[in-house]
Amino acid sequence: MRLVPRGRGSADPNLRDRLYELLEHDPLAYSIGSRFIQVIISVIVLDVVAMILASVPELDARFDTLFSAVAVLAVIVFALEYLARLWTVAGHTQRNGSALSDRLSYAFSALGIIDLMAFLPAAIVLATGRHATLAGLGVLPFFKLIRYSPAMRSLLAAIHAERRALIGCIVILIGVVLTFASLLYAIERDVQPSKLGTIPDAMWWAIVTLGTVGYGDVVPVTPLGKFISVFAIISGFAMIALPVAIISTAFAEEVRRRDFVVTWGMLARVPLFSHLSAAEIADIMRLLRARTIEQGEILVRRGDAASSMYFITAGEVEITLPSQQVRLADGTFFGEIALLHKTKRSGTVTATRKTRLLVLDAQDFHALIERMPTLAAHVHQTAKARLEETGDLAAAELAQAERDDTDR
Ligand SMILES: Nc1ncnc2c1ncn2[C@@H]1O[C@@H]2COP(=O)(O)O[C@H]2[C@H]1O
Repeated sequence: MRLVPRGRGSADPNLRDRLYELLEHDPLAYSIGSRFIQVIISVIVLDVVAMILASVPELDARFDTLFSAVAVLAVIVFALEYLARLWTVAGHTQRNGSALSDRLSYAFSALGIIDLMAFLPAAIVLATGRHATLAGLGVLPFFKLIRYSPAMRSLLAAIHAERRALIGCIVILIGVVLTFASLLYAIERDVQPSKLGTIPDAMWWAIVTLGTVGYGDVVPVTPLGKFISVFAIISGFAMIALPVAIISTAFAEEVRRRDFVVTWGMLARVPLFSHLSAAEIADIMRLLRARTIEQGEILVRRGDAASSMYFITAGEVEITLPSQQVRLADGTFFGEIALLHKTKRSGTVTATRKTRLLVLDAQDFHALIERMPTLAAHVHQTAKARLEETGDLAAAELAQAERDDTDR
């Protein structure tokens, strides 16, 4: 089995500049590469874990120097990252904005504030020597993961998309809390003045009961109070179920949608597109669909009729040809031979692991290679080399010539 070298997995630098002509993205990720981003994620995790452990007095006493070293390292890394972002963001956030306005718009964006808060309070605490406060700040860097975690972004997007329904739930919840709190206050304020003597006290009981938590610090003692509590408990299930159902449905929908959205990041992983202009990339982007296939899934079978070609943005496939097996990794493409020569599939393509693909339908493929000669030449060249390698070139050319004759 032969392993075809990986395509340039990370973004091509020439393509990067053109991408940013049209896209607000993460310039830092493209400028310094995904390795650096992995380092930042590791430091976030290390810092959060160290700060959590530092809040345990016995551990803090034992590993004080280690925890302080992690805090200092995190402050340095996050501060450098912040400065690098301020530097690289110029020219990317606003199409016609000055470098200063781009930097200011990053600094005052939600992500900019999160990036700043990840190190500034910790730096001040370290500088003033109030070490004990450090542990309480451990949660701040965690929010930086929003930028790097697609799942977190999907969850925030789901909450944002359903904000009206969720606000509706909160309004209903407030109404129900007030109703039950007023009822229990009226029934038990004289029996338990210390626990239910005010409406706010009764609201605490209502929230704990409706939230299905039930601390048990305030419990009704009269038969009528208990009777009302039964309804509060049952209403609590509905109160919890409603927002949970709204968020989980929206979250599932968001994750499903992400799977079908073609992003610039995906295109940037395919070197074939690196010589294209921003306008051409935008053109192609409209034609591509994203698809994920699981390990072991067969996408294309030898001898089948062809309807699309594929670009691998992440993962790997194995092509089983009559004489050999070939593996293609991210950045490469397949399925072009049958489309170009109007033949059946020359091999069977199976995913060796979970693989993300961009799919280009046959009709769009033909329109595209007519419009983009450089892209066409590259695809032709690759197909020719592959056919030569498997010894199928002559047969493919003969079949095509026959078909061209019939078409004429
Ligand atoms: N020798 C090869 N090396 C790499 N890929 C190949 C080779 N032969 C065929 N393929 C790919 O496997 C695909 C199977 O479907 P197609 O014939 O449409 O297009 C084929 C090529 O994209």
